[in-house]
Amino acid sequence: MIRVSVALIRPLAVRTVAVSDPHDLLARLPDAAPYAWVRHGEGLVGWGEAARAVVPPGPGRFEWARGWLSSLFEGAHIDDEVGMPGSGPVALGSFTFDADTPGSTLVVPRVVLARRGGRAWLTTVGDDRLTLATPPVPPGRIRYGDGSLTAPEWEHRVARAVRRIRDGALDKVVLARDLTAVADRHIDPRVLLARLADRYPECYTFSVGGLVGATPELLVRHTGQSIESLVLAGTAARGADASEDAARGMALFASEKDRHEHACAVASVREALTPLCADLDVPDHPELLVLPNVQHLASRVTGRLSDGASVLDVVAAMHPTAAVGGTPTGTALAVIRELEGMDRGGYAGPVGWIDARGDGEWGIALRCAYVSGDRARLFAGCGIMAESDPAAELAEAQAKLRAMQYALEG
Ligand SMILES: C=C(O[C@@H]1C=C(C(=O)O)C=C[C@H]1O)C(=O)O
Repeated sequence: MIRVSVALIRPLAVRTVAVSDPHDLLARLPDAAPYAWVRHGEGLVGWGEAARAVVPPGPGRFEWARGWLSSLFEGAHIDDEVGMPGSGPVALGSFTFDADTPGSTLVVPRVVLARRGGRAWLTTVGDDRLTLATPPVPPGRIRYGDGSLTAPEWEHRVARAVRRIRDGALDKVVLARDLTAVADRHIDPRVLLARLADRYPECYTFSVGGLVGATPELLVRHTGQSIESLVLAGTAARGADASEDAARGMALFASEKDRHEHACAVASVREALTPLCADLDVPDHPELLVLPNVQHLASRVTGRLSDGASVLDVVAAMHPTAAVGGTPTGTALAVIRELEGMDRGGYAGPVGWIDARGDGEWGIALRCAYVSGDRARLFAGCGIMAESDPAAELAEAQAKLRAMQYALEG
């Protein structure tokens, strides 16, 4: 493992070679400390640590991260025969939701295996040491417990947030809750990743530094000058059959509360991206994204950057969107700190990867849990509006938690 001061003296030696199709990327992970970012079988997985940074909290944390990466990547000896986004050296990262909370990390894995658009490649940093492979073992029975607040306490906090909104202090705030889980055995993130990728192929299945999940929400994909974001906000349950399902989807489209909640999230993304972009395309109406546990209003935003901003610069400008913070942002963050009664850690923060060109993909870390030993801490939240009903918001949070409960239980 190389920290920044050492990295400056001893540059990374990075080699990327084309390999034959590895098919199931997640099945190639040799040990229980995996790095992953996979959707529809494409993406990258990594293991080992060639370099790691613990990002200092504070308002300049993305800039600090960018500086750390620049000095590491600019000094590296790179032999990259593939030349695709994600080839050459790659760092995976997870940033805490709250800029003032510690726990943001960036890691350059020693080995990265990637697959995209019919091509596959392997990147190694340093020597080709063998990694001993251990088979993943399911965690066994899972027992759940309350996190920071009981369900009725959380409903009470939601009611307080609704009062604040009705009093005119803000338009929207996203309140989250946590749930604890204890397993019979050590929880191997690889087991969770395989289950999530199988059941939620539409989502980005990720693992960075113990935070494991499958998020449907793409904060930003950066490929050259092009960027893309999938903004989600407004949620309905799935129906018991196709007609109930469709009726709930239609009701979601027709719901003024959900349309307003979605519009807040889209407006925050538009506002953040406009100064960075030469062109920006924001759809007038959302579509429906149907997942196995919930359905969401979704808007795909695309644009072209006006200068050489890296994906982390774009992340810095966007986070936190109103999909996970609220409107206006500053007031919403203060209400979250006051009412939520917990530290979100990396939940609802940016998670993803960046390469030496500044390309990368970052999601909002939703439908996820911190996993350590035989324990996990699961998170889910909901956008609270003036019309919100605390019991309905609790049910929505429970539906969102089901993704990770399935990952743990199988
Ligand atoms: C906050 C979460 O999800 C976000 C909130 C949504 C909502 O309130 O409708 C929908 C999608 C996400 O942007 C979560 O999954 O924890």
